[in-house]
Amino acid sequence: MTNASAPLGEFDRITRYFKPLAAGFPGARGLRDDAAVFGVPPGFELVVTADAMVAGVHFFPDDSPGDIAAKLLRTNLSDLTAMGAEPLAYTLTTALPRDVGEAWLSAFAAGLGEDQARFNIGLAGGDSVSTRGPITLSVTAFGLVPAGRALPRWGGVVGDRLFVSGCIGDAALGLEIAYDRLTLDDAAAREHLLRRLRRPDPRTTLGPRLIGLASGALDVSDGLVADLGHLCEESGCAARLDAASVPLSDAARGVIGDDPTRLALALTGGDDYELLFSAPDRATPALMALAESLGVPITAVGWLEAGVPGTVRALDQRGAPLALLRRGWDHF
Ligand SMILES: Nc1ncnc2c1ncn2[C@@H]1O[C@H](COP(=O)(O)OP(=O)(O)OP(=O)(O)O)[C@@H](O)[C@H]1O
Ligand SMILES: Cc1ncc(C[n+]2csc(CCOP(=O)(O)O)c2C)c(N)n1
Ligand SMILES: [Mg+2]
Ligand SMILES: [Mg+2]
Ligand SMILES: [Mg+2]
Repeated sequence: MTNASAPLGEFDRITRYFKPLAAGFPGARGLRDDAAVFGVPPGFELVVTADAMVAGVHFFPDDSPGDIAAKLLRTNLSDLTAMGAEPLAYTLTTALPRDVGEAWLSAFAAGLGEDQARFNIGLAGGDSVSTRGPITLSVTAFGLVPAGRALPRWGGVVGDRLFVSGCIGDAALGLEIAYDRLTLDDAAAREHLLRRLRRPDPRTTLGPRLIGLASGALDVSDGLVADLGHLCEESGCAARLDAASVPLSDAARGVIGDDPTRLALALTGGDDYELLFSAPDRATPALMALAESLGVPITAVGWLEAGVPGTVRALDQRGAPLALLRRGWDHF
């Protein structure tokens, strides 16, 4: 039974919006079966990661559906690349309030489709449920890494140098703008910071190339200081973070100026989805050559040092400790 004006049912929605997204991934079995089935090529291992997003917590309910789709996929792609893995497939669970209409779903699916093509990942399956709460979305992403070579958080060694990709703090400052806690007259700078909040740039080309160069790695989601703390804790050491060497975009630099509170926000606000990794100092020339060849900036930001595991000393340009009210995002 079809009725042009009636909302689509669960299965019509799957057929219209999700089956096309699964067409390029044979393991999805056309979303016609109970589950996906796929193998792993010889010599590789599967890397599996899951990250969910909730309206009002991870994004604003009135953000564009395309941006929401991009952030959902990209935060998961960021974890795959932090493991040194190449994207393979993902599953998608949507919990949608009943007032989410076809226009939203259609734009959301289009956003997923664009990023599937951009990042070479296919839809393998998922689940569609309704909710009386806010829009809730979850992706489980699968990637491939050469067997035994996944980049661990715990490989860092005292004396290793610390590096980050890209720029830090854009999204945290973008969030201040989105919440009207920060006004910025420079429209281009404002758009840059908001864009980095809504559409992170997962460093998918970099992670796999860090295998053999980096000792420990993770992606920055909760905040640079908090995630450095995770790397240190797992590696059984402490770290010195040279705040003045943390790479900032022109937009972020303009907003921060010499305000230590804003600098602290950039270092702890999170949503960066850049890679943070440790490597022996002798790897520095190879890393700089890699950054050049990939067109992904890599910047040295500190050192792993002996100390209470998980301790991070953030120092200003004079070597004085920077006052931080918190290390990063915590859901509790
Ligand atoms: N509910 C859960 N059940 C099982 N494992 C979990 C759960 N929540 C987190 N984990 C695991 O705990 C570890 C840390 O999770 P966390 O979500 O902090 O990492 P992340 O995804 O890199 O960070 P972020 O979520 O901030 O992007 C990961 O190995 C993750 O798989
Ligand atoms: C509307 C809105 N409010 C706050 C934030 C900031 N934020 C939410 S979760 C998170 C850490 C990463 O998430 P997780 O640890 O769940 O993967 C951050 C930095 C946002 N993006 N949108
Ligand atoms: Mg997570
Ligand atoms: Mg991560
Ligand atoms: Mg987190």
